[in-house]
Amino acid sequence: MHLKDLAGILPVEGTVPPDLEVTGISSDSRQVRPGVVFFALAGSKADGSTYAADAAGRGAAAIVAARGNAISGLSTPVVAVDDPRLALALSAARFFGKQPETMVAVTGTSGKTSVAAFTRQIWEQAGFAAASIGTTGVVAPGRNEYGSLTTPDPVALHKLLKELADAGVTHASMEASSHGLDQRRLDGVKLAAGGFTNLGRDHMDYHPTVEDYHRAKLRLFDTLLPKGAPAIIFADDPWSEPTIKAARAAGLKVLTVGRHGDFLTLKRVEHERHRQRAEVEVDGVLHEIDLPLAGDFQIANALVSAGLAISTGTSVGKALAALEKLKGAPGRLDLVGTTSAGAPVYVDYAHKPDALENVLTSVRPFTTGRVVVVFGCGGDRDRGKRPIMGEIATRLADVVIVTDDNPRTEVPETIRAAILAAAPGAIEIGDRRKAIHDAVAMLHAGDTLIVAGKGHEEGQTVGTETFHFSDHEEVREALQERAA
Ligand SMILES: CC(=O)N[C@H]1[C@@H](OP(=O)(O)OP(=O)(O)OC[C@H]2O[C@@H](n3ccc(=O)[nH]c3=O)[C@H](O)[C@@H]2O)O[C@H](CO)[C@@H](O)[C@@H]1O[C@H](C)C(=O)N[C@@H](C)C(=O)N[C@H](CCC(=O)O)C(=O)O
Ligand SMILES: Nc1ncnc2c1ncn2[C@@H]1O[C@H](COP(=O)(O)OP(=O)(O)OP(=O)(O)O)[C@@H](O)[C@H]1O
Ligand SMILES: N[C@H](CCC[C@H](N)C(=O)O)C(=O)O
Ligand SMILES: [Mg+2]
Repeated sequence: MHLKDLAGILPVEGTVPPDLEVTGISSDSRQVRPGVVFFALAGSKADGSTYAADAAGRGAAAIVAARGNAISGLSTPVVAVDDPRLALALSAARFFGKQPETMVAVTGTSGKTSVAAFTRQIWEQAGFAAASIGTTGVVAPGRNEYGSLTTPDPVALHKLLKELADAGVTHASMEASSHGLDQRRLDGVKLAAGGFTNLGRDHMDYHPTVEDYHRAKLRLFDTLLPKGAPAIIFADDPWSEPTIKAARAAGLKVLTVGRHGDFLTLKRVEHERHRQRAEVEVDGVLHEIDLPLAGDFQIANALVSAGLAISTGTSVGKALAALEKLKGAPGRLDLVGTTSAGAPVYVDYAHKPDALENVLTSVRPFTTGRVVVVFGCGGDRDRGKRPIMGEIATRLADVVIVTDDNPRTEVPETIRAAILAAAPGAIEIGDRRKAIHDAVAMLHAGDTLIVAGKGHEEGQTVGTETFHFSDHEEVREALQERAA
């Protein structure tokens, strides 16, 4: 590719030779090789323009930086743009040049990973080669890889989308995190539809207010989706209304789902412990759906997923039939086993207040004994959520065990103390392994144990080191010990 092929994205006239050969693009100077265009981004820790000389020294073809940047004295051409992150996303899309034909993105505080996984499964059942991209990684035909970010950065994302398209994937669902939306990571993706699940407290270390957080989420609807594209919005959340309003104002085709939904209307639900039977009305016709998943919230996720699939061409019959075969995303109210007395043990990814509230509420109707919860809060993340989660656990569980969950560079005792301050009577066991083993050991018939916060994760980050740790493995081991 030549620099001129990025015309319309980068102002390449004048100072920059348009026939300059471009071999790649990067926002990390350490990855720059000869011919790579380096995008200098202002980040949360560093300002990329301070690495312009480093990139130039490694043979960068050109440097793209914010207008008014302080880069000077380099022989490498500097291209000034208004929004370097947007320029990076659009350039990455142009450079890699290919993506699955039908792509959808879902946003919301909770349920994104589940919706992305369910939408992929519906498409698979309908006979499409489909992929999902998000917190738990990339799943596609012949591919199942662990991921690190919920929404990958634009260069990694478009490289991946090209690989998927080259491998014959025609349909892909992806998670749109608020960081991803705010940082323009998805701006180069051609989206066919978007979904919204709910909004609660999250990432208050990054977004100054919940309104700012909501505004970041709204970018999916008011900026990224083309006019007329379907927006599938869960209708029963306190933030549904402003989201619907914004999507309508942006000229999208708003399709709501849920009890208050008019596209897929939830008429009735009967919960069982590990499954639920729902009645959903579509176009005046009632459909009975036997959803093989625990947790009230999974109905919401299933409806948003069905809405995304139907609005992008899957038939109503095929989409609803596929719901009966859904498998939960790994670590989302995931039944790992039961004690010999029949007490179930679930691993769940609830690491924010609303999610914890939902998961504890979901298991209560099937618990004749006690609800026991083991959880902690991550270090170097939103501190405000700690007492909130302590209060929720104390209100909704009978036994609360406060433990560590990725303390990172914070002092673990301090994190636990902040939770315990709002959790009178809670038991403190810092060592997560011991906390899980003790919790399993105390279960009687009729009890339910929820190990929350890590879900699919396979590590515990203490300081800057990550040790192998899996809630699934610990629960299995503890159940075996008890059975022995
Ligand atoms: C706070 C945040 O979102 N940071 C992300 C962001 O980094 P940043 O732009 O702030 O980077 P920075 O460290 O300040 O550096 C600025 C620039 O200098 C460059 N640099 C730096 C050093 C050097 O030697 N040379 C160089 O060029 C960096 O590559 C960067 O472009 O952009 C990077 C590239 O896309 C991301 O990897 C990085 O994610 C960090 C690792 C992270 O932890 N992000 C989390 C909070 C996140 O994004 N989470 C969301 C939501 C999770 C969920 O709720 O599901 C997600 O989508 O995963
Ligand atoms: N629709 C929902 N409403 C409320 N809580 C939910 C919903 N879906 C999932 N949860 C809870 O949130 C947890 C995370 O679910 P999921 O991974 O699907 O969401 P996410 O939006 O991808 O979260 P993250 O941003 O952490 O990756 C689940 O383990 C469950 O406790
Ligand atoms: N994407 C989230 C995941 C948090 C999971 C929890 N286990 C924690 O470490 O706080 C984050 O990095 O903030
Ligand atoms: Mg996720």
